[in-house]
Amino acid sequence: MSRIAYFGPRGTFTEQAARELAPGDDLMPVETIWAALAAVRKGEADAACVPVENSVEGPVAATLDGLAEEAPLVAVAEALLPVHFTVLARRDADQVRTVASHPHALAQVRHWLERNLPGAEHVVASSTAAAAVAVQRGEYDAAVTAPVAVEHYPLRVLAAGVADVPDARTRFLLLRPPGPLPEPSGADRTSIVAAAANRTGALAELLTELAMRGINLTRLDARPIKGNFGLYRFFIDFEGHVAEPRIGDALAALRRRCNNVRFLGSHRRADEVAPTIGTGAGNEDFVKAVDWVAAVRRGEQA
Ligand SMILES: O=C(O)C(=O)C[C@]1(C(=O)O)C=C[C@@H](O)C=C1
Repeated sequence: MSRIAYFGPRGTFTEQAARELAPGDDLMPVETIWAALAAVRKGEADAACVPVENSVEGPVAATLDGLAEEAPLVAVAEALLPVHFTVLARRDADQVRTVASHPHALAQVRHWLERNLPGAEHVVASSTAAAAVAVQRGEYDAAVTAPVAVEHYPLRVLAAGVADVPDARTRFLLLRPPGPLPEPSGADRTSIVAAAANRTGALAELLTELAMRGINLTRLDARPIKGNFGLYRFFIDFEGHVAEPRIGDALAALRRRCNNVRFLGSHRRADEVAPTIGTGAGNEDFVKAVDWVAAVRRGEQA
């Protein structure tokens, strides 16, 4: 049985994702995303489960920064959870004056709160479950939580299935130290982080390497490189698996273009969307082209 550190405390959306990604494993809640990644780096856990992006609020900065810095970790699986919130209140609160949650959660229920709890003060907590813990301690009146939180915290359910954007989703990663990669499934995602040079066209050149090979991007985020004002790292997710010739060829080109590129994993997509591959951009096209060059070099073909 593996030990999985996840962004807790108990009752977060990340716990729901960890249950899905590592059923039957030993789940270990930790207080921050950094702590989950550190637990794996220190060998206290075999893997970490953390959120990486939300369809309403965008990237989870702590995860992106945590993957670019310190010892490398590689994503081996992902989960995509619909994000519908449960609002929990103190059993003895006759009126809700304060409502706490993770900033991503508050942003996703802003309209619901305005309509249903007008005048309540919004308070930021480190996670949705940390907000439930604070409500239980009597620090706030209500918390916007994941549905799983009701299993852990005996609070009053004010509302369930709350979401301003009905199809909001968050994507979570299961991260391990570098090791054997998952097999390609035919519907995979590869992630890298690269620091492009600070000159005209540097980012366009990186993206062109992917575009020329017919590789579709699924995400592009920039994060500042701390201590270097105006310099950025680019997090690039694209369709395909590093084991495929077309993706290997693209990664080699990115490695040539920038010294500072880190591989963040190739794994099956949770939505199982297969890549669209244009004419001349399939794996067999890449293999045949390499074979042809080899034959030319041997003097067997012209
Ligand atoms: O606080 C939690 O429950 C989390 O798992 C974090 C998190 C996030 O980082 O976006 C996950 C899903 C929701 O979008 C709200 C919060």
